[in-house]
Amino acid sequence: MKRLTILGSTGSIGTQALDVIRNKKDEFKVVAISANSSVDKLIKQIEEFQPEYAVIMNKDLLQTVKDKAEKYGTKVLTGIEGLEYISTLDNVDMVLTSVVGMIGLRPTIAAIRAGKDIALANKETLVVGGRLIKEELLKSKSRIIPVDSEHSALFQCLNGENKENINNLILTASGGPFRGKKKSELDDVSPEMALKHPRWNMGRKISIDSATLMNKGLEVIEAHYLFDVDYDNIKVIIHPQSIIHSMVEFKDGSILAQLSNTDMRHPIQYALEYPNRTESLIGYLDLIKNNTLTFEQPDLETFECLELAYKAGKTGGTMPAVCNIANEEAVELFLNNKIKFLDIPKVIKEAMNKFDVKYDFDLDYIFDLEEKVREFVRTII
Ligand SMILES: NC(=O)C1=CN([C@@H]2O[C@H](COP(=O)(O)OP(=O)(O)OC[C@H]3O[C@@H](n4cnc5c(N)ncnc54)[C@H](OP(=O)(O)O)[C@@H]3O)[C@@H](O)[C@H]2O)C=CC1
Ligand SMILES: CC(=O)[C@@H](O)[C@H](O)COP(=O)(O)O
Ligand SMILES: [Mn+2]
Repeated sequence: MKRLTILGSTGSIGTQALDVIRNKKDEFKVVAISANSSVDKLIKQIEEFQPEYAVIMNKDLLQTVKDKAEKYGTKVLTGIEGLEYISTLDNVDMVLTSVVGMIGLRPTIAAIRAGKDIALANKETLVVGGRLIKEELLKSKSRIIPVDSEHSALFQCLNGENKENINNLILTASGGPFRGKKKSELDDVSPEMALKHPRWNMGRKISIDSATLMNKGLEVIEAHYLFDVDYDNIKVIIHPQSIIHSMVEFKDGSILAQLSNTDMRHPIQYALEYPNRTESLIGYLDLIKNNTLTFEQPDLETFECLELAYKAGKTGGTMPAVCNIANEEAVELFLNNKIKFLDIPKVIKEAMNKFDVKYDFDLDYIFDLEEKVREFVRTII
């Protein structure tokens, strides 16, 4: 029986993880869950899974959740301290990090310090704190098992392989809702249009990231930290069908790929059960029905965010953090109709030009930087 904390249990990844667990009750026990402000969803999850702890980030909703949770014996906490607490519980084996944004950084580091295995969906955390997280991992028995579909694919393709034999990691990208469009056609696209992902049903922030290709940029940086591969050997290829979730090209010319139905419950199940594999919940891939797999070069001129993320990654130090923080802020502004779609890369570029890179930094420096970059972005718009 694996005992789990799920950070962000009310989101797209969190609810799909609970769906996996619901179907595999003899394998998993949910010890703790968390939400930002989705109080009704959180209360339903408390009723169904009766966890020992629940965290509601929004302090104004604490009493409402407490009132409902009492009869199940669930203790209710709030704030970042609450997230850190449930990530370090003695009786938890694995923490699924499925909050959105760099808010996941503190609890992820706390979980690693407490020796918990991490099922990592929350890519922003690794982008912002990759170097710090790797230092913590060296001192801990914890392992990171990727949940992001591309990194789960790479992890599976690299199983048992010698990393020295890697030629290239090849990340696949759907191309998002605006694949094939030019800049002149993207001037006036609305958040609703950008949220319509062609293949995946995901949270709002990652859906916008997919539309700008920043999602793939963040994933390039995520892959660099997870697999220790140079940026020059991490390639992105557009694969509109999203059936091949990523590939590894080895020095001898072999390419290994991981294919499965386009459903996040597959990589979630893989990470939660790792190193086991049990029966699929989502059915088996029909290769005859999916017999057309195509590939294209990404259009870097139209989708500038991908190049910006490569630049941030190659610069290293605090630059990936600046890139991610500016992106988080810009996406929020776009979703609130405060800036246009094509302003997103402009804002990120300005932030990356403004903030000097620092190579020797700690967690406090990152949070100070977070405030400064967010403030900068708000003032330039
Ligand atoms: N969705 C997907 O298919 C994939 C997602 N990912 C990554 O997984 C992560 C989660 O994505 P997704 O599930 O789509 O996101 P969602 O927006 O659907 O869910 C986010 C979760 O985090 C909670 N949350 C939001 N803001 C805060 C905050 N400030 N403090 C604490 N908790 C917060 C939300 O609570 P509430 O419900 O109350 O708002 C919710 O539980 C992201 O990093 C994303 O990039 C990676 C691969 C695929
Ligand atoms: C499901 C998943 O892992 C997402 O990160 C997905 O890859 C997004 O699609 P894009 O390939 O369009 O970014
Ligand atoms: Mn992905």
